[in-house]
Amino acid sequence: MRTAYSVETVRAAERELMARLPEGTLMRRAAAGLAASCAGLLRRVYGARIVLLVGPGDNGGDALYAGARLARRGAGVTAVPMDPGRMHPGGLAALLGAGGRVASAVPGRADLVVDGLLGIGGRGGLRPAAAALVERIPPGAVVVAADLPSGVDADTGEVVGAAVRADVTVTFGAYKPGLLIDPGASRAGAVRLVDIGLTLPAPDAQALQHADVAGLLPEPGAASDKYRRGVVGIVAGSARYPGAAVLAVAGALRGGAGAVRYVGPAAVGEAVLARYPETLIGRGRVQAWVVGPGLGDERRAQVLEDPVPVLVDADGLRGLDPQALRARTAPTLLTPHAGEAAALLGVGREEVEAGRLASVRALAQRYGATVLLKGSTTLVCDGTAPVRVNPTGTPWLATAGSGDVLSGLAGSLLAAGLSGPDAASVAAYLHGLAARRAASGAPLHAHEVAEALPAAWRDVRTP
Ligand SMILES: NC(=O)C1=CN([C@@H]2O[C@H](COP(=O)(O)OP(=O)(O)OC[C@H]3O[C@@H](n4cnc5c(N)ncnc54)[C@H](OP(=O)(O)O)[C@@H]3O)[C@@H](O)[C@H]2O)[C@@H](O)CC1
Ligand SMILES: Nc1ncnc2c1ncn2[C@@H]1O[C@H](COP(=O)(O)OP(=O)(O)O)[C@@H](O)[C@H]1O
Ligand SMILES: [K+]
Repeated sequence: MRTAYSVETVRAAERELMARLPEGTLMRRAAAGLAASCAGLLRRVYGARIVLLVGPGDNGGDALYAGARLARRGAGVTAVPMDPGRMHPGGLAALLGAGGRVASAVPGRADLVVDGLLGIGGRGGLRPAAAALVERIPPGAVVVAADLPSGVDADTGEVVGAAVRADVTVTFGAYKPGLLIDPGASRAGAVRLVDIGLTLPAPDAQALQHADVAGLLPEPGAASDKYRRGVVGIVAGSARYPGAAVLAVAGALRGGAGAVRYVGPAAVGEAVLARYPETLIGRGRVQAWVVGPGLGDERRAQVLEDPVPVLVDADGLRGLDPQALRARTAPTLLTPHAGEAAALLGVGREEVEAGRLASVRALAQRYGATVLLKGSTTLVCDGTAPVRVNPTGTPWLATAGSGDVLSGLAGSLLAAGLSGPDAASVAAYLHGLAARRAASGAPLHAHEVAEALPAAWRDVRTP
């Protein structure tokens, strides 16, 4: 499990540790890790041209101490301050003592640039002096962010205006949520964690890894039969969108339930059967429902009255009543994309996209449900446990019908007995992995995602 911690939590852990250690120890550890990463990214440290963008706080201090280490190994290191009057004094002395220099403008050429402008003390969009330095980063230089890319909000991943686009981020003590959630995540590049010895409490966000997912996958045992494995009911499709039903069934058949039942217009049922003859047709007992893909409007309410887990997607999300959902005795899982989330919250779509974490939390709170917010970073929140950030996926998934596959898959996992948050995060993980496999750099169709799910499942189970 990759875990991430808010600024407040990191600061508290740092205070606690700093009180027990000689002054400067943590910064030395951070700088040593940063310098080692930079050295590893250069073909040769000796003679390399390194530029440090130095902010006024301790993030600048990290960069200066790391620069001093690299200068001692023969690199040509130039520090460019955001505010010449405010540079970490100890770090500056170390750099100058090691033969580094300070310049007022960013050199036109560099092999590597260290972004030490802002770390967890950054607030709001970059101020003009910082943004001006970021604009001057020489093309072709490897960009290494200290702790996080400047301009990214550490707690949320939000970016207002300019932000550094790093190739590598060397983060200290703990991952911050903003390194895992877009748009911040896409600015961070590859993230490396330097252990500085912090003791941390429960995380604010977490990202499942293969081993976590493998531990959650439902597996049949000797005593299993198709009913014990769970039946998932799919209420989806309409004359206008028959394909949504086929795709949801395609996802559900690969999610571990023992049987998939389709409920909907007869003509759509025939289309489902033509593709998947193993589907049961018509109402009957189920262990979980999926309602919404390509549905039109009517039949949602009856499903929500059934005391089994219900996943609501797409058309099913229109006009949902928070009170009715809160009154349900079984789990509810909502799977909106940004547009649907915006409608559920009564805000603009851009607001959801710019503030994904706040949006998913607000939805879970308001509707008393587990919420899977789809998009460039898929988030899962049940209002209490840490928010789950899906680490798999590809922008090729932005193709019609891929969400239908996801809802069928997640519903199948619910029917197989997983909790709302587990079903949602395992489904997102497998779906993203399947899409990467199926796309491998070329356009992707939704049915190909469904077809790649068994391979993704096997990948996850392979140690
Ligand atoms: N604590 C520890 O144990 C360890 C901490 N470590 C390191 O310290 C970092 C945190 O350092 P920090 O607290 O000094 O904050 P930091 O990120 O340098 O920024 C604050 C400065 O930025 C300025 N500023 C703010 N927003 C701005 C904006 N939008 N645009 C422009 N400027 C802006 C703000 O200015 P002011 O508001 O004061 O005018 C203030 O001067 C942390 O990320 C890690 O790298 C490691 O060494 C490990 C041990
Ligand atoms: N930019 C992106 N990067 C990664 N995944 C994306 C991106 N855009 C969309 N997706 C994923 O693609 C799927 C689209 O689902 P959805 O919007 O419901 O489409 P549809 O309704 O056509 O099925 C979701 O799993 C979503 O997370
Ligand atoms: K930084």
